[in-house]
Amino acid sequence: MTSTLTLADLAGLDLGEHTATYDDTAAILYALSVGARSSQLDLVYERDLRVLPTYGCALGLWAVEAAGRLGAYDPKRSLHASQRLVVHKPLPATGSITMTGRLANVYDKGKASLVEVEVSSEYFDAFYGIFLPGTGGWGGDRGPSSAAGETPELTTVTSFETSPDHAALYRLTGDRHPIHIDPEVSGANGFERPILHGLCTLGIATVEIAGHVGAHPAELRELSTRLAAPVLPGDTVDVASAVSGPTVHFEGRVGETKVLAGGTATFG
Ligand SMILES: C/C=C/C(=O)SCCNC(=O)CCNC(=O)[C@H](O)C(C)(C)COP(=O)(O)OP(=O)(O)OC[C@H]1O[C@@H](n2cnc3c(N)ncnc32)[C@H](O)[C@@H]1OP(=O)(O)O
Repeated sequence: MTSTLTLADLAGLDLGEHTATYDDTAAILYALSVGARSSQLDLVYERDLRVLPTYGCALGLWAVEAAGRLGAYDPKRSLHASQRLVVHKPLPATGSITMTGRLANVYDKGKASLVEVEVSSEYFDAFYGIFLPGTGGWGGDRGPSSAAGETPELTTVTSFETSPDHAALYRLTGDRHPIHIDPEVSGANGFERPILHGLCTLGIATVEIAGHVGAHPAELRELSTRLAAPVLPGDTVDVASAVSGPTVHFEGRVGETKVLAGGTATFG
């Protein structure tokens, strides 16, 4: 079925309701795919399992996919550009989560458009910024001129070496966008090979920064970052952080390139 919807029609559209069901195998696979160690027993062992709150971002992706199916843009030419998560209560180790989705805003950035998708549930709210290169100039609102936030000097740094097969593994947590597995699709988007999921990089960074501040990663309360540049499977991501009051500021780099920018998190 072809849609007559345009980008200008999307802001405010209701994306409906979705119930995601998962078991402890799925939650453990997610934890392992974002770098949980076998020594972090309550993340990787079904006995007393705690589910990483960032799994909520993966569970909410149905709404981003629903937005892409509306026909106003080509989801194969989209890039996940920012992510926010607000945690209300811990995800169960196994169960069903009912979520609602909304296409909150669509901005015309001139050379690109930025689609903002919101997902709400009793466990978390998740906000996805999706960048659509080459689709701007349709006369829409430019939106907030959102330079990445100022970050204080980041004093703690750890490195995480992703595997060349990391995207092939992470996609089994639910995000089967072909840009992460299909060389033809990644090539059409200008990448030398399939790129890592932004939510995988962010999940890895969250486990790392929890370690920096001595928090349990399952105690994450809020998280926000820009996905500023692509990560290729096999890249080493340097995660840097500093604490300022209740907030952990963080960023991620691959070499000199900032891949996570203006990140903030709270735990507790
Ligand atoms: C469905 C896909 C799933 C995935 O997982 S894809 C893999 C993960 N994602 C990535 O690898 C993407 C990594 N990020 C990037 O490559 C780049 O980063 C972007 C291509 C997304 C944007 O970079 P650039 O084209 O250089 O944009 P600019 O010139 O810096 O900004 C143009 C306008 O867009 C706003 N903007 C840019 N990034 C964001 C963002 N992340 N969130 C909100 N706004 C953003 C800016 O502010 C500005 O707008 P103003 O001129 O009005 O200020």
